[in-house]
Amino acid sequence: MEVRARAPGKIILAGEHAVVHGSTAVAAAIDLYTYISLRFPTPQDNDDTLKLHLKDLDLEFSWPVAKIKEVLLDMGSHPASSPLSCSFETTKALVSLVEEQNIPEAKSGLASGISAFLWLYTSIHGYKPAKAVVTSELPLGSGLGSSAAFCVALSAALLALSDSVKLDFSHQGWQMYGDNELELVNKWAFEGEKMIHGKPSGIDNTVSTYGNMIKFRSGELTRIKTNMPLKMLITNTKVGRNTKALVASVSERAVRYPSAMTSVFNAVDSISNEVATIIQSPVSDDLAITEKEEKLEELMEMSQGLLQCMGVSHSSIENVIRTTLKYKLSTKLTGAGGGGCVLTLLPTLLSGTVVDKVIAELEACGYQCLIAGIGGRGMEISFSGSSLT
Ligand SMILES: Nc1ncnc2c1ncn2[C@@H]1O[C@H](COP(=O)(O)OP(=O)(O)O)[C@@H](O)[C@H]1O
Ligand SMILES: C[C@@](O)(CCOP(=O)(O)O)CC(=O)O
Ligand SMILES: [Mg+2]
Repeated sequence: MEVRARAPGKIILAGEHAVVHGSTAVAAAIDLYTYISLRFPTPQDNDDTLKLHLKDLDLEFSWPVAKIKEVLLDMGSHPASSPLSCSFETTKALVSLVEEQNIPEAKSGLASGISAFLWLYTSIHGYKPAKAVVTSELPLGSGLGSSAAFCVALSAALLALSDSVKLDFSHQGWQMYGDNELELVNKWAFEGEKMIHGKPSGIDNTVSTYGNMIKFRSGELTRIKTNMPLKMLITNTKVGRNTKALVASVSERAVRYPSAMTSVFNAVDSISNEVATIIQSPVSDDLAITEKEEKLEELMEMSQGLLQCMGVSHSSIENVIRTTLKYKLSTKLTGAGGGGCVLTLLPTLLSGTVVDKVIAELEACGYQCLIAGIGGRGMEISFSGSSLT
């Protein structure tokens, strides 16, 4: 039997980086997913390897399970029901298993994702042969939470084939997990995110697991019910960056200027709470929607200013801000910044012609624009008898 899992990416409307330091943030799932298929070989396959196929990158990795067992010094069995952090020694051992795979230089960022794969796989299934195939609609390393979507989809698929969750295998199509299973997926995914981000807040894996829109602070999520249409233009500057390095740089600045940065993080906390209040407050008519949109635009500008204070903006981000401002539109970075993706609020009454013009101007700079559905589904799984390709 094969299990398929999918998990969405996300946008952060307010609070990135500050959320790592205990401030509130607001995030929403988007309708772009990472998919993982997982299957154990049959005895007839005579296959003793663990395989990871990153299909859209055209990369395949393979380890004899005996080799993994030897390098990881046989951690022994561990209950999948209690997520575990990867120790320093095991991280080092995983790095050696990843290094021997000769990842192309230009894709060296994948190493941490592959380590996370090996850690989650061996923690939940030990040294059993299997094949995992990954595809993703999300750009990797661009602020849309591809790392979290990868860890959530992977944890969901691994748990589906473990004894820790009870599922209806006869169900056709995508199905959701129950609350306890979602909590378990989220906890394992967080352990994977730690291997990719270093010090994640947990907001990305949480919104990818549960979907919708959430307010998140110190590991606690509150669901947000939107009471207004929310349309965002997502522009990918295509400037590569690495969340782990950016999160570390903000922490270093916070160590150098503790008092100033505490004020910045407190201001972000207030902004995120304002954003959540506006999104949830009832609207009576078009005028009320316009007022709410204007406030959100102002708060996005304030967020972006504070992200600049944290040192995570970039000339490409500033270029998008300047370009959209010509059309009186507000833009902020989303995710870790340093390049990657930015959000521009598209007010309800904005004409389609203006949207087309902005997109044309941004695309002429070499950026990529998309309008994704916001606040949709979280992780889901499906079973099939068909084999992987
Ligand atoms: N589909 C995927 N397959 C393998 N690794 C992935 C995948 N998606 C994400 N990753 C891992 O996550 C890293 C990107 O994460 P990150 O820097 O946090 O950016 P973001 O989460 O915004 O996309 C990649 O370099 C890789 O290690
Ligand atoms: C910067 C941060 O707030 C979000 C990072 O998101 P992304 O990996 O850039 O999609 C880090 C975190 O919350 O773990
Ligand atoms: Mg990430």
